[in-house]
Formats: sequence, C-alpha cells, structure tokens
Amino acid sequence: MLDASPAVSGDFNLYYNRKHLKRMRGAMISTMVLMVLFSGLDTITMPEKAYFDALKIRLLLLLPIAAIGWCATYIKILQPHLQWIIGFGALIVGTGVVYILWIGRAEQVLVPYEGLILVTIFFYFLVGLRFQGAMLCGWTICAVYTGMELYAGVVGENLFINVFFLVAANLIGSVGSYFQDAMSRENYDAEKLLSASAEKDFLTGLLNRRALDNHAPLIFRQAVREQRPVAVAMMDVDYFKAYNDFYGHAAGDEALKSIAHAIAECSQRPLDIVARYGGEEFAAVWFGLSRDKAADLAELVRSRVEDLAIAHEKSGLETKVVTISVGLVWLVPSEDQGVEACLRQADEALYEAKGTGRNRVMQAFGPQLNCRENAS
Ligand SMILES: Nc1nc2c(ncn2[C@@H]2O[C@H](COP(=O)(O)OP(=O)(O)OP(=O)(O)O)[C@@H](O)[C@H]2O)c(=O)[nH]1
Repeated sequence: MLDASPAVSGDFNLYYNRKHLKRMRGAMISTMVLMVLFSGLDTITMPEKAYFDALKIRLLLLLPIAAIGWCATYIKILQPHLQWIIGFGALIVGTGVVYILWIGRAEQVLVPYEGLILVTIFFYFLVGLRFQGAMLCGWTICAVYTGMELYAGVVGENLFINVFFLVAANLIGSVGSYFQDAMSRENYDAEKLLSASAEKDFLTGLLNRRALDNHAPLIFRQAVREQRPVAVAMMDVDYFKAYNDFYGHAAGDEALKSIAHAIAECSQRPLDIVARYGGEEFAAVWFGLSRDKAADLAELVRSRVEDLAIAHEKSGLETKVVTISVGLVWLVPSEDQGVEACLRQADEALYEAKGTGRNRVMQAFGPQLNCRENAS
C-alpha cells in the first residue's frame, strides 16, 4: 500500500498538498474559465430553456465551487484538509456535468458526452488529488452517469460504448495516478531521509552542530515569547586524548556513543535539544527549567556518565572511569540575547570546570547575559 502509519500518512498528505498547491490552483482557475467557455458553447448547442438551466448549474454552482476551492488553497490551516476539500469540489463539478447531460436528455438535445472524459482526466491528472481520492471521484461519476442514462432509458449499443470509454478512461487514470502517487511518496521519503541525515551525527545518532544552530534559536524565541527560562550546557569528555591513546580510537568511538546515549536519556522533554557539538564535546538546550532544576539536571548528566563506569586507566582523576565536565548557563532570554552568546558563556564555564579539577558542573552567572535569577 502507499501509506504507512497515520502519522506518516498525515505528514505525507500535507507534503503532497503543499507540493500540488499550484496545480490545485491552476485546476480551479481552469474550471472557472471552462465553465464560462462551455456556457458560450451551450448557446449554440442547446435550446433556450435547457441553456438557462445549464447556465445556472455552470455559473451559480460549479463556478463558485471552483472559486471556493481556489480560495481554500490560500488558507494555511486548510492545507492538511485540501484532499477532502478539493475532492469534494471535484465531485460536485463531475456531478454537475452529469446533471447538464441530464438536462440535455430531458430536452432531447445532444449534449456531448465527451465532457465526462474531460472531467475524468481532470480528476486523475489535473486537480491534484491523490490516488484514492481521484479513484473515488472517477468511479463515482462513472456510476452516476451510467445510472442517469439507464434512468433516462438510454440502453443498447450507445450506452455500452459510452460506458466502455468512461471505464477505460478511469482505468488509465487509476493506473496513472497510482504511479504518480507512488513517485511522490518516494520523493517524500528521499527528502525526509536527506533532511534527517543532514542534521544527524552519524557516530552518536544525536543532532549535529548544524541542527543545533538551526533549532536552538527557535527554542530561544519561544522562551522570549513566553518569558520562560532556558539552560545551555556544554559538556566535554575528560582526558579523552589519553583514553584514545590507551584504548584505541575504536574504543573511543564506543565510549562517545555511550556518553551520548546517557546525555540524551536525561533530555527527553519535547523542547530539549542535545547535539554533538564537536569531537568529544556535546551541547544541550533545556527549556523551561528553574535554575535549580537545570543545575540538578546538569549534575544528573555528569553522574550518569560517571555511572557508566567506562574504565579509564589513564584518567588524571582519582576515579579511574570516563567522566565529563559541564559548563552551564541559565537565563530568561530577551530579544537581544542569542544562542551564540550563551554557548560562549557555557564554554567559558566548561573550561573553568576543567581548570578546577574536571568531572564537575560549573555554572556561569555572567552579568553580560543579564540573567534574571527570580524566574522559575
Ligand atoms: N575516538 C574518537 N576520538 C575523538 C573523536 N573526536 C575527537 N576525538 C578525540 O578527542 C580528543 C580530545 O582531546 P583534547 O582536546 O586534548 O582533550 P582531552 O584529552 O579530553 O583533555 P581535556 O578536555 O582537557 O580533559 C582527541 O584525541 C581527539 O582525537 C571521535 O569521533 N572519536
């Protein structure tokens, strides 16, 4: 099948709708223009009464429906629902065209049935519906048309040929739109994969520095808006060069993975960010914690890494296991306080932690950051 879980399916739907916005708009404009043009054609092919009945359908129902559909594509909150909105509009357009054929039948005039083939192409290839929606519209209109002809008493070879061609058009459309849908799905998967891997650190699975640069300012903006605190922690593995030299680079990689996992486990709230900042350096942004809670969390991270008990014979510390030092900044940011300044401050605190013995958390209460200590 083309879809996976409801969450992925919903996300893909939105992606698909956004990719096809221009096509949907183009389809709605074409519908409006064609309604006007066909109204002109009706003056030649239809007697007066039938003409006015058809005109009402075209200009008072189908044209406004297309205009509503066109407007809907510009309303952002409707974008996730465009398949339904456009699909419903397309179905009304198709039904309207069948009804115009019906008017012709009732007045004993020959309204070209081929219009329905155009409508079928419109469903599958123009209006921007996904496979299921296009099929629903196409086959429903095919059934409605067949029912209408039978009700009107049209039977025999004529009906058979018309229905045959309509069924054939639906088959072509169904197959074509299935592959079009599948191709969009492949593009969606590829784009997702690309953006995920562009933001991921391959060794640890954490976000990389680029992702931190992208996402941390959003957290800061949210904090400014809501006047909530953020904490920024810079973490660095102690005596890691000695570890690498003694145990080898591969063991170093394994140690980094375990450390990354321990840090990530402590930062699981929705707005938390943890990234590998560089070689053996990690950064975290924690949203909405009081100063004490942020300090507790930094201490928890430090102790979790120590508790991993990764042997480090060459550690310059008494404890012969791998440890980290942490520099912490806490603040309620204002507009002019950016992530970069905080990272710098946290880095300075980190080096203080290194200088005063390592395996510890050092807090920066830099006055230049205007920390507002009373915020919670
Ligand atoms: N195994 C492994 N080592 C890395 C990686 N990235 C950086 N390193 C190593 O991390 C070490 C960092 O060494 P230093 O910057 O001198 O710091 P340190 O030895 O940890 O000393 P302090 O930070 O002062 O405690 C270097 O030997 C790097 O080669 C990596 O992806 N894998």
